[in-house]
Amino acid sequence: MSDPDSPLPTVFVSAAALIDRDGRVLVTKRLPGKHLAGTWEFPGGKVEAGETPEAALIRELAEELGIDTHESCLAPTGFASHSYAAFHLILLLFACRKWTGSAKGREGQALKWVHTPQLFSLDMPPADRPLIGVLDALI
Ligand SMILES: Nc1nc2c([nH]c(=O)n2[C@@H]2O[C@H](COP(=O)(O)OP(=O)(O)OP(=O)(O)O)[C@@H](O)[C@H]2O)c(=O)[nH]1
Repeated sequence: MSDPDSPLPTVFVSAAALIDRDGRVLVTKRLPGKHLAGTWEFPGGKVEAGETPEAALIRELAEELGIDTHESCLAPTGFASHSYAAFHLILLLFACRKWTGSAKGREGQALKWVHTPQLFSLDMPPADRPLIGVLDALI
């Protein structure tokens, strides 16, 4: 239970469902030592002060995967709202079918492309679970 006198901070995270020509989605494995290490997530990260969610996502995709995309290629797809022990997460998911470059784990993280039904059996962060059905219906 959270303490009503010290509410959890809200953290905004933008993430991408990168969709390839075969309708597969990219998931990346969280590195050891991080919150939820070992789970498969959608690439992305925290929206910093003064940043739009789209700008944050474009920055994170370049940093983490070495790919470039544009705001016009990011389609808002859904969001998740989930309390972890230390913060409340608002996860903004964008679908993206157009980018340049070839995705690589620039921070050493594993990557894999999966068809959406496979997402249901992957170990993903709890916040992501409601978004899997949304993606499955979209693709
Ligand atoms: N990128 C991403 N983060 C997610 C997903 N689901 C989910 O719960 N998260 C959580 O949202 C936060 C993402 O922030 P981040 O990727 O910038 O976090 P991080 O732990 O690398 O932190 P740091 O960049 O401050 O070192 C993490 O706590 C992560 O566990 C997801 O699908 N994608």
